[in-house]
Amino acid sequence: MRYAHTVGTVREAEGALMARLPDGALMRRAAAGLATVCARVLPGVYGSRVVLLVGSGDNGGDALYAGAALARRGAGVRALLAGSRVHEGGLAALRAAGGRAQEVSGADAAAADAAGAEIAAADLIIDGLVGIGGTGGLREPHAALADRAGAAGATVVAVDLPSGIDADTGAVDGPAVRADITVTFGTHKPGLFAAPGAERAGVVEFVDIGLAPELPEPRAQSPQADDIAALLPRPGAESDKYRRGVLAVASGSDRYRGAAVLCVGGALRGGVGMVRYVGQEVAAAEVLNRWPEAVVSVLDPTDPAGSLPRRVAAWVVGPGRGLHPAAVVELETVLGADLPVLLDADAITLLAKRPHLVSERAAPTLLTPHAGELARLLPGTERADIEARRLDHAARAADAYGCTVLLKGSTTVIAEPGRPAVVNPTGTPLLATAGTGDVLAGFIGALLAAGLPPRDAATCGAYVHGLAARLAHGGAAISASDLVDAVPAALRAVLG
Ligand SMILES: NC(=O)C1=CN([C@@H]2O[C@H](COP(=O)(O)OP(=O)(O)OC[C@H]3O[C@@H](n4cnc5c(N)ncnc54)[C@H](O)[C@@H]3O)[C@@H](O)[C@H]2O)[C@@H](O)CC1
Ligand SMILES: Nc1ncnc2c1ncn2[C@@H]1O[C@H](COP(=O)(O)OP(=O)(O)O)[C@@H](O)[C@H]1O
Ligand SMILES: [K+]
Repeated sequence: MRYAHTVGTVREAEGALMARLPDGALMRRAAAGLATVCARVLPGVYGSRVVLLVGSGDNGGDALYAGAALARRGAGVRALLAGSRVHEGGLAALRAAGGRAQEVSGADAAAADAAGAEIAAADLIIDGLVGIGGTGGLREPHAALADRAGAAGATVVAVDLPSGIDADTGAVDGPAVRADITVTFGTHKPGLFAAPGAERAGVVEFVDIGLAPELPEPRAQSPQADDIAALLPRPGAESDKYRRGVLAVASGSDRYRGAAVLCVGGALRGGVGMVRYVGQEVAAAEVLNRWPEAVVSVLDPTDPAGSLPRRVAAWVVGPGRGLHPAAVVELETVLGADLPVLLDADAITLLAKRPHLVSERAAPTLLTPHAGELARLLPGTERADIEARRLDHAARAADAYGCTVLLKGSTTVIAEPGRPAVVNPTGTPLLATAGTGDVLAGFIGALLAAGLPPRDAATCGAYVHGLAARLAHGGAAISASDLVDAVPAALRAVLG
């Protein structure tokens, strides 16, 4: 598991640790780890050209000390000083090691040109403009340096986080560095997990500076394959189809038959004991045709509540289901039962007008909106705000509805009241194709039916779903049906 803490908690933990250590010890640890990663990235340290982008805070200090270490090993190191101040100890160390420094002022065109030439000729650029002390997008002259670094051919290594991204949220509110590698210290930062910040971080390397004993509960966590393997249910010798869990699926309609077929497919690949599909006549026939192992029943339009399957362990409701009055009755009936329920797509749209159906519910509920659907659940919030600050808005919805929320999109985030957010690391834009959300709903539903709590079911579901998309065609485009077929390979990859 990777853990991430907010700026406030990192500062408190660093304060407590620094009080027990000699002056400058933490920065020395951080800079040593940074220099090690940089040395690994360079084909050879000796004779390489390294440019440091240095701001006025300790982030710049880290870059200067790491630059000094590289200079001692024979790199030609040039520091571009962007701030009004500079970390004096770091600058002295760089100079003592044979590195050079020059000031970059926004108003001085000649200095800017000279800096640009250094950046263009670099093999490696170390971004020490701002770290956790940053606020908003980069200001000048930092922004121009970030821009030039992006245009250069060199590998860009960000110190702690790419300058200009918001450490706590991942928001990018203006110019920011785009890194190939980010070397982060002590703990990850939430902004390194969630888009759009995460997209600018590249590969994230962690340097242990001994902070762990001082850190409280994380703000966010990002599961790795072993965490998922530990959570996934596995059938035992005594398993039978009822003990493995019976999932009821109310998805699709005669108009949207694909949502029925894909959602049931996702469920069947999730290792469910039995899927009981219920829906309109043509959709039901289509499900049976594609998935003969599903137990199918046809909805009675005059008695939608009475025709729902009984003796099931969990429900998935909503994908392609419609917004008509019978769908409302169905939703109310399902939520009235004391069973775990996953609500997706149309069920979320219906819920937005009837929030009490979930907020007053005691049994486990999982909502799986995309950003547009989450905006419906949080009146007054725009879709763009949600996409800019996914962690915050998923957490807000979880608190408002008193349930688990999986927010889909560029980064999938799972929030539950009082628990650290889970950020899925396997997502891929290959998933941005119609019907993949239906597969996800079915797959997670299977895990709910097997008895996993919603947060764990959602965590495993998002992880396996993203991995399946990557594995389906080795990175080439996929359809939602391909995704269903690739789930076993993803499960094999996780379970080993
Ligand atoms: N506190 C500690 O114990 C440790 C801190 N470390 C480093 O220290 C960093 C934090 O250092 P600081 O607190 O000095 O803060 P930073 O170095 O992150 O940034 C502060 C400076 O950046 C300027 N700034 C903020 N936003 C800006 C923007 N948008 N555009 C241009 N300039 C901007 C501020 O005016 C301020 O001068 C960490 O990210 C990490 O790299 C590491 O050395 C490990 C130990
Ligand atoms: N840019 C993206 N990067 C990663 N995953 C994405 C992206 N866009 C969409 N997805 C994923 O694709 C799936 C789409 O689901 P959804 O929006 O419900 O579509 P549909 O209703 O067509 O199935 C979700 O799992 C979502 O997280
Ligand atoms: K940085």
